[in-house]
Amino acid sequence: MDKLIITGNGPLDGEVWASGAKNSALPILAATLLADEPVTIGNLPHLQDITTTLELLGRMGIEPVMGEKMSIQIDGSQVRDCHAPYELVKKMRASILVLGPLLAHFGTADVSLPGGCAIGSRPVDLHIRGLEAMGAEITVEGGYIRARVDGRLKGATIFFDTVTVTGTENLLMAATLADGTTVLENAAREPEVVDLAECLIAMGADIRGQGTDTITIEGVERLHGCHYDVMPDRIETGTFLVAAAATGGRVRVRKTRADILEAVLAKLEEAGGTITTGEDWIELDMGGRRPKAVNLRTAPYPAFPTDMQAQFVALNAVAEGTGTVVETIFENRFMHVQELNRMGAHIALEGNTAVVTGVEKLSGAPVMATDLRASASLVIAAMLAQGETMVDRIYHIDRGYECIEEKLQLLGARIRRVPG
Ligand SMILES: CC(=O)N[C@H]1[C@@H](OP(=O)(O)OP(=O)(O)OC[C@H]2O[C@@H](n3ccc(=O)[nH]c3=O)[C@H](O)[C@@H]2O)O[C@H](CO)[C@@H](O)[C@@H]1O
Ligand SMILES: C=C(OP(=O)(O)O)C(=O)O
Repeated sequence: MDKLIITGNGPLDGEVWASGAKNSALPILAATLLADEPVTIGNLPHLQDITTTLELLGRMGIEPVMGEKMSIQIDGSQVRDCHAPYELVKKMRASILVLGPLLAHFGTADVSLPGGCAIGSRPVDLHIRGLEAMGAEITVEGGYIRARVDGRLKGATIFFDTVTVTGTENLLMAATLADGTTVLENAAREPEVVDLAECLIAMGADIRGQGTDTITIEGVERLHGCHYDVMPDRIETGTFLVAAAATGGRVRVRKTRADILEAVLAKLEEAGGTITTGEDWIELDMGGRRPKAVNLRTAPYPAFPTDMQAQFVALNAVAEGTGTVVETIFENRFMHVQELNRMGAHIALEGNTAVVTGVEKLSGAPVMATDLRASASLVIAAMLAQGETMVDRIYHIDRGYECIEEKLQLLGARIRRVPG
C-alpha cells in the first residue's frame, strides 16, 4: 500500500491547475450507456474511480477507445451484460449510477447494493423508490438490486424526501428515455448535476430546470453520440486554496471556475485570504498571515459542501481562535478528527459538531487516511506540521485527486510517494 511522506515546508506558493471533476465524470460516463452511438468524453481526470468505472463498463461488454487529451469514446450499444458486480461496487459506490441508464435503455439491470462506507450508511432507497414510481419492478436479493421494466419506463413526478446528488442523477438519466414527462422535485442543484444534464442535452435529451430544485424531463425516443468536456473539479480547487490559506501562502488555481465555489470562497475570505478571480482562475493570497478560525455548516449546494468540511477542519486546527464545524449531510464524517488530534490539534467532537481550537503548530506523526476528503485534510495538516508525517492508506486520496504529490510539489510542498 503506497504512503505519502510529507515534511512541513512553509507557505505554498505558485500555480496549479484543476483537473476534470470526479463527481461529474462518473455520472457522465454512466450516461454514455443511454446512447446508441459512440459518445466522446473529454477532460477526464486520471483517477482510480475513473479506472474502476471503465472496468465496470468493460465487464458489460464495452471497449472504451482512448483518445487525445484525456478523452475516451464509449459506445453504449456494445452492452451485452447489464450487471454491476459486488467487487467493483464495493470499490466505488458511484457504480450505482449505472442503474438508471441500464434500466432505461435495456429494460434490465442487476447492480450490487452498495454497502455503507466510512462516512455514513448512505442508503440508496430514494433511487429505488424513484425508479419504481417510473414503473420498474425492483427486488433486492443476494445483495443485488434486480430491476426490470416491460417496455419503457414511464414519466412520473418524484419528490425526494432528502436532497440526493446521485439519486437525482440516476433518475434524471432514467427519465431521458422514459415515455412522457418526469418532474424531479427537491432535486439536487449541485453543479455536477447541471454538467450531467448539459451532457445529456448534447446527446439529444429534453431537460429543463437543471440547477434549480425542480427538473423537468420529456422522454425522447433515443439518444445519440456527442463530444462533451467534463467541468473542472471544484472540490480539488477548494482543497488547493485551503492548503494555501492554512500555510499562509499564495496559490493560483487555473482551469477552474469561481462561480461554483461561492460558499467556499466566502469562508476563505473570512479566514483572512485575499481572493482574486479571472475567467478561469482563482488566486488566494494569505500574505504570510495565520488564518482566522471560521464557523461553518455543511448543506446541499449552494451552501457549504460536505466534501470541503475535512479540509476546513485542518485549517481551523492552526487558525487563530475557535471554529465550530457542523456536518449535516453524513452521520460519520469526522474520522479525520482523531488523526488530526494525534498531530497535536485541539478538536472536541460533540455529535455532528467539531469544535476546533487553533494551535500555533502541529507536529508530524504517522496517520491513517480513512476516506477521500479525510486524506486531503491530513495532507494539509502535514504541510503545516513540524517534522515528518507519513499518511497511510492513500488509495483513498487517489480516488479523487489527480497527481496529488506532483501538483503539491509544484507549489513548493515537500511530499513524496513511497510504494508499499
Ligand atoms: C459520486 C458523487 O457525486 N458523490 C457525492 C454525492 O454522494 P451521494 O450522491 O452518494 O450523496 P447523497 O447526496 O445521495 O447523500 C445525501 C444524504 O442523503 C442520504 N440518502 C441518499 C440517497 C438515498 O437514497 N437515501 C438517503 O437517505 C445519504 O445517506 C446522505 O445522508 O453527494 C455527496 C453530498 O454532496 C458528496 O459528498 C459526494 O462526494
Ligand atoms: C464522498 C465522496 O465521494 P463518493 O461519493 O464517491 O464516496 C467525495 O468525493 O468526497
